[in-house]
Amino acid sequence: MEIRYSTHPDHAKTFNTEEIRKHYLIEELFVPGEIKLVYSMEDRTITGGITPINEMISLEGYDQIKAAYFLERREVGIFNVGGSGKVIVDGEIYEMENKDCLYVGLGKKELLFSSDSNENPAKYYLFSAPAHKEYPTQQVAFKDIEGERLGSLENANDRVIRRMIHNEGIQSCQVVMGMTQLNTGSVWNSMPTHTHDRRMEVYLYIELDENARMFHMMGEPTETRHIVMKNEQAVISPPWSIHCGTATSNYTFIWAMAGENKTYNDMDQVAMDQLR
Ligand SMILES: O=C(O)C(=O)C[C@H](O)C(=O)CO
Ligand SMILES: [Zn+2]
Repeated sequence: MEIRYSTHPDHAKTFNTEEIRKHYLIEELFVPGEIKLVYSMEDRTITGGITPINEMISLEGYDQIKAAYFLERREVGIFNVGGSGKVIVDGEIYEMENKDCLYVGLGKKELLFSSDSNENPAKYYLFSAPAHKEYPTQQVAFKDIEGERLGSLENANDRVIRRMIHNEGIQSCQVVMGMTQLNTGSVWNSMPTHTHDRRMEVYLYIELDENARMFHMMGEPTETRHIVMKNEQAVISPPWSIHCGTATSNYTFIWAMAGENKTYNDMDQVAMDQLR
């Protein structure tokens, strides 16, 4: 498990391109047959990818979290961004189609991940945070969430947001997760932009063409920087940072938050004339 430390906004202002990428960008999450995990000191979250090939992969405890099993003191939200597969939670089988979401709470001991085919393997995206209470394991199929239309084609941000793990959906201690899909011709996400000092956030960009690139914006509103990203890469946003972006084609992204509270709408909007 890779460790990323928290960064102070004054320090972040001094980062060159390589440094900003090293601290915030998660370049590779889905490696066939492997588990990739990144522990961030921002709200002690773990962002990861599991891509089972040939055999099941078991998610276990790690020395870095001094846990006998992964969910000993944590909860996890899981999205499948690949082909169909199965997640087995303490013997209970959950069929996971593309974009389906599963929440597994504190205390579950055995977590097994499999793909239905090696040609089109499942790709499980994980986001985990410390938990103080056990909430039931719950699954939601992508097709069963209607979504809410945001933005407009005129502003190149016509998109549909689906909230899966949140106050009015799957219950959790800290984790809030959902998926936003940009419609054809729209490229801007999360604009006007915002911060939420109470929660960190991670964006995983998916369904971006191979040769397309995402220009993800971050930093304090008056000190913005960008990171150029490819498909299936994730980016850590510290609580003080804006997080929004534009790409050279449309795409989908999974947003995941953890921190002080789970109130989705309590974000602090940034006025356009504040941005620098
Ligand atoms: O399209 C959007 O706007 C988003 O999906 C915004 C994220 O959900 C977010 O940043 C929540 O804080
Ligand atoms: Zn946000």
